[in-house]
Amino acid sequence: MKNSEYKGFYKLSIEDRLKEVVEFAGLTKDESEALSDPNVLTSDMADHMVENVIGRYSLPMGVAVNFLINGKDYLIPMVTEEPSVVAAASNGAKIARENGGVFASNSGTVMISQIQVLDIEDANYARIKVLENRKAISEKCNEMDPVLIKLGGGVVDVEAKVVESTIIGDMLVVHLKVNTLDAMGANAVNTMAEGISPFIEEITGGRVNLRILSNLAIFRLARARAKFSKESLGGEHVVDAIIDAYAFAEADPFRAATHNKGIMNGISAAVLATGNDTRAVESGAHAYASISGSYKPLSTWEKDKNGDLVGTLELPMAVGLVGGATKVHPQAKAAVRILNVKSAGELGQVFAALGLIQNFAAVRVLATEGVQRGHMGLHARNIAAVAGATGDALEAIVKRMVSEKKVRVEYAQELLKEYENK
Ligand SMILES: CC(C)(COP(=O)([O-])OP(=O)([O-])OC[C@H]1O[C@@H](n2cnc3c(N)ncnc32)[C@H](O)[C@@H]1OP(=O)([O-])[O-])[C@@H](O)C(=O)NCCC(=O)NCCSC(=O)C[C@@](C)(O)CC(=O)[O-]
Ligand SMILES: NC(=O)C1=CN([C@@H]2O[C@H](COP(=O)(O)OP(=O)(O)OC[C@H]3O[C@@H](n4cnc5c(N)ncnc54)[C@H](O)[C@@H]3O)[C@@H](O)[C@H]2O)C=CC1
Repeated sequence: MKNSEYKGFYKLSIEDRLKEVVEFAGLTKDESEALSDPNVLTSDMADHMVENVIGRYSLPMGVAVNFLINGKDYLIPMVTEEPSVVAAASNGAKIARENGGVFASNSGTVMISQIQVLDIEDANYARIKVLENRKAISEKCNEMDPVLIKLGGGVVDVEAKVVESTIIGDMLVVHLKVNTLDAMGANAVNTMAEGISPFIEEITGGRVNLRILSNLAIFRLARARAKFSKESLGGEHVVDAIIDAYAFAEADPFRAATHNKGIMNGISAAVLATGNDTRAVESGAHAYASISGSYKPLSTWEKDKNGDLVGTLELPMAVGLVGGATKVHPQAKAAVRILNVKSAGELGQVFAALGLIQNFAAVRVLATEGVQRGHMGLHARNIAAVAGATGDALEAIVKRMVSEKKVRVEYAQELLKEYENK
């Protein structure tokens, strides 16, 4: 049985950490080499991925340890520029683990593609005609993606709505609801929306303008929940402090934005590590946070009848295991292998679990000692490196800056001079 629980993983050398991950995930030599070689994405590959390529850009890949999700152990690869995010996730997962870990689920893998129809006088009448042709529209769309259909996906429904009184008047909007299975699905549903548009024009007598997926993927929600005993948090006062913090986010969009940023610290890093589209997930998350009409936290925090803390997270999760960069980028492929997920749904569940834990870790610290000790302690390494310190000098300078609570580049430079003149 694999176990993702580690004590002092961070104290190992980079090589030894990689060795542990290779063993945990049963990676091949090629996969292991891909993870440690920043040049594994060749210029040629890069040139095929995006346009006007002039080089390749590296970021650190860390791995969050200790995750137990639905009773299964996971190591979660995370690509981020921000110190303390991976440490916080590992720390939060360690505490969650003592309480049975995280439980995650998802609502399906259905994406929405929108077709905007203009120049219709009788939009309500046209809407009913579209719905009348639901079967024909579905069949024609499905013919456009035989691979998806063969695998069991395709159009599951067609909806239509009249969007009234826009700045150009009423418009008809058709929604194709497509099960894209293990694909994120943007290309798949956009192809359908473009292909079906002449038929929509024929039915409605209108003029189709936009044909594009919606990132507000409400039929592709990922959900997570976890319980933390008051003892594991250091007492009921900590539970209360976390709930007080949540109440602040619930009531104030300025705080909710930062609360949700903390959730996305984890999710975006793991989405990026797997070669998925970070903007698709982020736009979905923030739109979902605003779905009630005002911007809200994506998670909830409550106290149960025993005085323990219970948390939930729910957000759209348009991520895939095929398509986009997921099957092209060698490190993204290795990251998916580390996760050992069998479906896009499971991948989304892991991301939701990570988001919940990331939020928990940040808010727990914010509501108790404050974020600066942990975060700035790790950020100090960055600052010392920017000042030009390496090796023993870096370690000594980090220690001084943290103990004196003066984590600044000019102070690191001063300490470096002092160290060199010793
Ligand atoms: C930073 C910690 C974890 C220290 O926390 P600590 O209590 O000093 O850590 P510890 O030494 O007791 O270690 C506990 C566990 O944390 C992990 N851990 C501990 N240190 C490391 C490390 N160097 N590298 C990797 N993992 C580390 C590791 O799993 C370790 O277990 P062990 O292996 O010892 O059994 C804690 O202070 C923390 O969780 N802080 C939260 C930091 C955070 O959220 N950072 C995100 C950036 S700030 C932000 O953008 C978001 C925010 C905060 O604004 C969101 C919001 O407002 O809601
Ligand atoms: N607004 C947005 O978020 C937009 C995003 N994109 C980009 O679209 C890309 C993702 O599009 P996709 O349609 O996912 O990629 P894709 O078109 O490369 O792959 C999807 C296709 O793979 C095939 N397939 C094979 N095995 C499958 C399986 N097990 N499950 C499902 N399909 C399978 C199907 O034919 C399916 O249509 C990303 O790069 C994203 O950045 C593009 C336009 C807009």
